[in-house]
Amino acid sequence: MVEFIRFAILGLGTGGIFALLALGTVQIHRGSGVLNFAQGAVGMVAGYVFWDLRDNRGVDGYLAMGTGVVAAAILGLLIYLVIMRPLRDAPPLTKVIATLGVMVVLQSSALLIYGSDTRSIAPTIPANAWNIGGGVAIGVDRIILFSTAIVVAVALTMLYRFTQFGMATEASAENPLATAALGHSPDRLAALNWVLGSAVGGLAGVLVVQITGLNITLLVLLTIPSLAAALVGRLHSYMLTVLGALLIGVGQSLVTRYIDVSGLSSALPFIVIFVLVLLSGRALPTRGEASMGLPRVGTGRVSPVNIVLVGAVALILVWTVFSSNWVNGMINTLVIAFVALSVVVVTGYAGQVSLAQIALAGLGAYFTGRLVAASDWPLWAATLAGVFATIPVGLLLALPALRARGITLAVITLGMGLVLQTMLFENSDLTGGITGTQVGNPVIFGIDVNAIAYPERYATVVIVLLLITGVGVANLRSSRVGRRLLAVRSNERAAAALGINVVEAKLFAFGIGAAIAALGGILMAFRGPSIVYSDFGVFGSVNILMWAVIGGVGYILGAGIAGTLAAGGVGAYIFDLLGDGFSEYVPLVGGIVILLVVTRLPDGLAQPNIEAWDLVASKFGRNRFSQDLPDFPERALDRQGANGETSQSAENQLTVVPPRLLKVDNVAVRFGGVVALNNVSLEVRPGEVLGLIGPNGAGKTTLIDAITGFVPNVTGDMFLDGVSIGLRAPHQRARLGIVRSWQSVEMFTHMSVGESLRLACEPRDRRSYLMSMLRLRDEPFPDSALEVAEGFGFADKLETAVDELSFADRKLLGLARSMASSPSVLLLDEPAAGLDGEEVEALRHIIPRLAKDRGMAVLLVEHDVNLVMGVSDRVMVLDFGTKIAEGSPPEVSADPAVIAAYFGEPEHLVDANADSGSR
Ligand SMILES: Nc1ncnc2c1ncn2[C@@H]1O[C@H](COP(=O)(O)OP(=O)(O)OP(=O)(O)O)[C@@H](O)[C@H]1O
Repeated sequence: MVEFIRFAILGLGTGGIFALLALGTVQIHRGSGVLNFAQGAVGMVAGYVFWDLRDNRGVDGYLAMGTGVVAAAILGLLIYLVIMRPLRDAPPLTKVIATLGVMVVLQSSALLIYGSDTRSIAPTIPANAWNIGGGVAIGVDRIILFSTAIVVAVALTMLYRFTQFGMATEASAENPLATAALGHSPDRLAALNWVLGSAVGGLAGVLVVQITGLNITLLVLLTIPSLAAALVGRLHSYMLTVLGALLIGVGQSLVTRYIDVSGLSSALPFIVIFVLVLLSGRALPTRGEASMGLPRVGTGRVSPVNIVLVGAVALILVWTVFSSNWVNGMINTLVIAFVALSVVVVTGYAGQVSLAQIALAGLGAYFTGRLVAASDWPLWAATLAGVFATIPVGLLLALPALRARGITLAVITLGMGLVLQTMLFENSDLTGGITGTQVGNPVIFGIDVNAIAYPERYATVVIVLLLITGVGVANLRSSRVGRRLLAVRSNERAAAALGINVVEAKLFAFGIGAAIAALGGILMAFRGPSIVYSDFGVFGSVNILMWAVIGGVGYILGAGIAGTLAAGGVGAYIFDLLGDGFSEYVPLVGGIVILLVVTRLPDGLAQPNIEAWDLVASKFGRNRFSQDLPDFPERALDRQGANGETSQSAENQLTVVPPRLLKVDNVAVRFGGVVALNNVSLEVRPGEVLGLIGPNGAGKTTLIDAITGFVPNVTGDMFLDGVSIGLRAPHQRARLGIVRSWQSVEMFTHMSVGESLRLACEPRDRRSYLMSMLRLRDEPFPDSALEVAEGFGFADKLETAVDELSFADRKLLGLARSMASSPSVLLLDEPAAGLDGEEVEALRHIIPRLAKDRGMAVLLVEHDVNLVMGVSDRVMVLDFGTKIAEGSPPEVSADPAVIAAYFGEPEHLVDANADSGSR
């Protein structure tokens, strides 16, 4: 028992360190929305300032500690002013990458100045043991750490609850514009929070170095468990953060003492977070939840000529131009490019930030290495087994991605990388003991390709495999599955509403990403006769994500650029040409470059290169993109045309949908105390338009959300042709033929108009996942996409990026998208909002035709009463979630309850009545 208490108390000290770092992280996040991965590095700087002042310049210990804290605060201010302020409106991924860049710059600068050795230093704070009775003694330094964390947490809680500054920060996080209008500068508030948060991190730094000594990597790595603690506090609550940190600290200490599993203590926080996220996360984001926002992606269309050209140049360089040293640099570049390709799939295409790709690479290397070294498997078989064995782990990693997104996922994957590092790669019992994993010389088709004796042979193997994989990834991008991934990355809700199974798409991306990373890892590992597991540590994953972002995380070429930047890669060799030893500066330069790139070229370096290449290619009359789009502008229906005189060709093509009856039976939805829907029942029949009107907040959108499966806790039931759909997921309901549009503009960014429409009506088959990396044939542009493109006047805009469309066009594209799949039941949520008179007129023509000519059952939610009364067969009215009227447009218009709740004065209805009467 004494032992137990002693270790638990020891853990409180460690927990105190995590807590202090985490408190600063939470504060910065609350004040500026940024999750600072550089918090440990800032603490490290404070620790070094303290040590340098005290031990090298004779400054008093406590004064030196104070100065360390001030230095951290100033550093925080600089980070904010120079890097984070310009990135204020950047997507969260960019901010994450920027703080990782800061971490790398601080870490590599410190390593260049002080080296990597641990320096133990005499403590300034009292370090004597204090006997608390029962034979238990605890270090006073631990008590100081623990109590400092509590005091800081209480102080921060009070600061945010009771001071002008704290309340203004909270308000600013909710609504920066309103806060600015009240005279508080959101900019100044964010800067102050960075100063304070960094000072708290600095405090952690000056205290912790007195216990652990000065070790740069160790101090930087403290960020990881502290981020886990911050997640326990949901990046908001100081007290929960401290509690989380203390539990993690105590848990780690006890695990170290009582459970003899190597690395388990460092893995503990992430196992806990992993489980927490699985239990508490949400499968789909809620209404209005911001999406991650990611850099641009390429089209995935690569010309075979270019592939042959790149391969030929690489082989000529390797076999005739490069010395073996440079060939080695080339190999290093290419293997990292390989792993970076997996980042392109997972982060670039699917939008899931994974900081564990190098760890997965290491896992592939581990499996294959052990099979070769311990079981004498032939290399090809071991490689296949290694790749396939890594896929389930990639899928495991995808589990949190199914419930969490954005920065939470970044932290979890980083933690998973750490788990693999500490529990597997650093555990010599598992990696082959003292001798490690001896894989000997790789032999392929009877040819010895070992990279030491025959670097050009090994390079050839890597070039061939990389080209094949690169083409596969490009095919994936331009395939049906690629479009699904892009849809999921930019808007999970809208993707699910089109019948895309978001879970399946994410699992696929992580699975394929794991396979590619594993193959890359195997190629990394077999460069030498013995596997170097230190290549697969967490910093490797951080670096590779950074390099991929610098290169362009949405582009195949971006992966190539990433490889060039890698330590030991061609970039380092070019650097060495500048002078001996210059390559040492590569990590530092890489960190600085990432900061420049994220602030100036957020889509990475690949994109301007591709544009330049296209320009050159077009000068020679070559169009890189072979279009598989239809050639039909002359048949296009322009907007005026939609107003009545439809072109004959478009009329003739209208596809009639299978008729289905939607029945909603006593549906109720509550949000806390708000009753958004109160036992509403309705029927929408094939071939009719049911208008749904009601004041703001009446529950109209909630009804559409409930029918399409986007709100939890719905009571009552819904039936499609008599079959209950109440328990089905949103994508399943969409596949049954219930499709919705959105009140707001919910686009799939970085797609063209043609791709968006094509995506909407493609089959959601699973077989496509298997075939996605093989381009067997170009699929023709689907007829139903063609039909809506013509109907909405997008025929000549199919190549236009959706991001370049006007607001009205985006809104219309959203409508076109929902119609493209020819749903049996179409739920339109305020389609006319934001459209001009002419466009509304077009809708007045299109909506009844969907019902009458195509047989859809249409539910139309709209505030434009004239439109509703003009196109609806029946109208239903909601007020405070309750149905107050239902009937023909004239009946509803004359209903006194409706007039009282919604219309106000009856004269507002003169037009509507006239309109509906004339139909
Ligand atoms: N996710 C949510 N959490 C809490 N309350 C919600 C949520 N979604 C909707 N509500 C509440 O439910 C009620 C119905 O909202 P809903 O958006 O469905 O109304 P609406 O009729 O579509 O309004 P509008 O015409 O303004 O779009 C409102 O009081 C709204 O504040």
